[in-house]
Amino acid sequence: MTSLIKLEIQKKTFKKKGFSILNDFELKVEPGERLSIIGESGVGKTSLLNIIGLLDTQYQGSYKLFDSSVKELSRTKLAEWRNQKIGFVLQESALIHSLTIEDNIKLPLMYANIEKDPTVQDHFKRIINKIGIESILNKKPLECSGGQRSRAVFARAVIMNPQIILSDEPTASLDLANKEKMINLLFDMNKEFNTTLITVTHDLDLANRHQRVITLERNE
Ligand SMILES: Nc1ncnc2c1ncn2[C@@H]1O[C@H](COP(=O)(O)OP(=O)(O)OP(=O)(O)O)[C@@H](O)[C@H]1O
Repeated sequence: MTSLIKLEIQKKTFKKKGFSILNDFELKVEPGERLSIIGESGVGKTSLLNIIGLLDTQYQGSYKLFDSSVKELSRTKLAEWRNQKIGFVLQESALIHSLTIEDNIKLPLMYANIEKDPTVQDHFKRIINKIGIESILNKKPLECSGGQRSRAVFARAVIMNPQIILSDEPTASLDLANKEKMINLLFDMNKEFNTTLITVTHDLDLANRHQRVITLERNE
């Protein structure tokens, strides 16, 4: 079977910084896997998510995603895949404050120009219902609670039914009840659609609920 993700990084360096991260780092991920990434602060977890999520292509090494070599993809293709195949669950602050929750969630549909498609409308209703945020659709993010905003970020991440969900500290700002809701939503997507989950976290309890845990080590 071909891996969904096949990453072989020699190193990632930043301009003006005298060090590199992700030295000789290799990762293979299969479709439907639940993987978590842990490691001390500054080791490169978010940088790795940015590479996997096609936000960063500036590193030494190769990356095959869906059997295509990422470095050979055009900028348009990269943007299309980021929008359609990958869902990013970032901190709640990733919402646009001037838009309603509904418009925030529908942004990926608008980028793909499919927001009027009837099947898409059905999917939108289903996701909203599953996540339980019907009552806040007309509100602006700052009129919502932190837990509601997190669920809206999640809804936006899954509205395109992505094959991969990348989460960066998805439960960091949530209380216990909302944390459980968020974890259930993530794992439900995995169960129902075989969505691959890659979760960066400092929370060992959350990490250990994944099938596989990778610890990033600091390179000397
Ligand atoms: N755009 C950038 N320019 C320069 N250095 C950067 C940039 N992004 C990250 N770094 C550096 O790369 C290293 C890894 O950062 P990264 O955010 O990936 O770590 P992390 O493991 O996610 O940390 P944390 O757990 O604190 O979020 C850090 O030393 C950071 O300062």
